[in-house]
Amino acid sequence: MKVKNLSKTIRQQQILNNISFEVSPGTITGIIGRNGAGKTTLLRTMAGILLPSSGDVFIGNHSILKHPAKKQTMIFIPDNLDSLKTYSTNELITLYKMVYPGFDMDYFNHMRAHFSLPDVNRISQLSKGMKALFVLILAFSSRVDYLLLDEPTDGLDAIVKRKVLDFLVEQARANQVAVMIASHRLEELDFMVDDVLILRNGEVEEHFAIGELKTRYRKLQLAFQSGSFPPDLLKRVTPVSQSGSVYAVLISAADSAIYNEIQDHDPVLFEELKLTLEDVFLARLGGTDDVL
Ligand SMILES: Nc1ncnc2c1ncn2[C@@H]1O[C@H](COP(=O)(O)OP(=O)(O)OP(=O)(O)O)[C@@H](O)[C@H]1O
Repeated sequence: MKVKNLSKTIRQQQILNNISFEVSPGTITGIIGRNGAGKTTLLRTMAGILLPSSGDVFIGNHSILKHPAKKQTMIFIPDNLDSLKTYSTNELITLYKMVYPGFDMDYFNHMRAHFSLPDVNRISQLSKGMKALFVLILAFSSRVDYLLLDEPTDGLDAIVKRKVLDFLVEQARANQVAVMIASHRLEELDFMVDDVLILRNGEVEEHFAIGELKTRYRKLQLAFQSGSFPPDLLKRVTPVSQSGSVYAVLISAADSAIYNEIQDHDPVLFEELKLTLEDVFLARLGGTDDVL
């Protein structure tokens, strides 16, 4: 799937601005950004629920604007499943079978039994966690190529959350489904995504493979005799946290000079820490004012 120069204006407000990126089969892309950055609007526009103001989404070489049938290759699952509550489970299954001709009923029954989902009459009788699993199973049963998920683990307990995420990762890989997940739960994305798209004010701030992270940044935990951070170094690091006189900062992995200069200041604590997606989020979107 190729998203090309996608922009969306709603009531004279530019929500998305010239967004372009690609996703490959079987990969999971995390879409992250601060509240209001445009994550949901991007997913809804990609899914063809909202019309773009300009730009387009291509499945292979086919524009979804010119070939609306291509929308059948994707499913968007919103963060709030309340809209399903009036359906009976059978109505929903019938609906999915109608919309997605490749719907695999055997797979659906197998997964429903595997997760011991109760055979209830109405969707509203399922708990939040069961509902989340139910719609994911429906989505994978539909044999679509793209799954667009908005905050899929909102409100789930830790055990159900793990079940949902493990299922998602396993099935995306096994069925070569490209998954895009908008989420604020960076610690969850950290272990499951292949790519990360950072949105800032409706624009792509960065798009990178998670494996590249370590080649870009290093995270250091530091404390100095003076108790404060040497001002001459401050401009060259990106602070991510401070607790008393202990600082965590990111440095560019390419900048070996700063690594040596920090050591020249004789820090009383100098430790390299594991870099997380949250660190990169804070570094790219937090601004230094938030920390130091
Ligand atoms: N229907 C709408 N009418 C007017 N403004 C809208 C509409 N939908 C979204 N917006 C605005 O677009 C911007 C992006 O909203 P969106 O929900 O896409 O962001 P988000 O990144 O998903 O946010 P969050 O993380 O809080 O869910 C916000 O400023 C929001 O107020």
